[in-house]
Amino acid sequence: MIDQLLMEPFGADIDLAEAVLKDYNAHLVRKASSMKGHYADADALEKLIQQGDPLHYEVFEKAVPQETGHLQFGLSKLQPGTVGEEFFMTKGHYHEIPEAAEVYLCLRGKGYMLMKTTEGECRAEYMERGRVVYVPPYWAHRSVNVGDEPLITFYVYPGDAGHNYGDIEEEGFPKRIYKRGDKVEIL
Ligand SMILES: O=P(O)(O)OC[C@H]1O[C@](O)(CO)[C@@H](O)[C@@H]1O
Ligand SMILES: [Fe+2]
Repeated sequence: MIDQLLMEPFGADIDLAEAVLKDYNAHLVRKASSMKGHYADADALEKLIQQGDPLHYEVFEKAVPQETGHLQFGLSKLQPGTVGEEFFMTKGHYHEIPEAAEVYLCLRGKGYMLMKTTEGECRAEYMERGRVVYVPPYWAHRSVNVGDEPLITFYVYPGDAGHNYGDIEEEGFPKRIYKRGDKVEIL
C-alpha cells in the first residue's frame, strides 16, 4: 500500500551567492499589471504599466504534489522599486487551509514580511540575509522590498495549503511601507 504512495526522494541546488534555485521546473511571473488594486497610488501603477509593464516578482519551484503531507518549497524574487512612494511588494495571501503556516529564510536583499489577520491585526517583520520569518496559521503574508537589489527568500509551506486572496484585494493590508527620501516609513 505504502509503495503506491512512495515518491522518489530528490535534492536541489541553490547557488547561495547568487540566490538562484537551479533546475527549477515551475515558474510564476507577476508583472506590474498583476498588481492592480494593491498600491495606494493607482495612477503611478498605471504609468508604470504603460511604460512597459516591468517584472515585479517571480517564484521558482521544484514542484511537488499539492497534497497533504508534502511540503512546497522554492525561491521568491521580488524586484526593487517603488509605485509612487510605496515599495514594490507581492500581492499577499492567506492560505486556503488557514491553519497552514509558512517559513521564509531571507537569502538576499532587505525587506519586511507584512502579516495581517482577518480581525485587523497587522505586524511587520524585518528580513535580511540569514533572517528567518515564521508566518503562523491564520496570518495573511506579503513581502515588501525596501532595498535596492532583489529581495530573495526561500520558503516552505504545507503542500495542500493553497492560496486565498480573501479580503486583500478589497482592503489591502492595514500597513503600507513607503520610501521617504532615504528613509523607510511603515504607516
Ligand atoms: O500570492 P502571491 O502573493 O502573489 O505570492 C505567490 C507566491 O508566494 C509564495 O507563497 C511563496 O512566497 C508561493 O507559494 C506563491 O506561489
Ligand atoms: Fe503563503
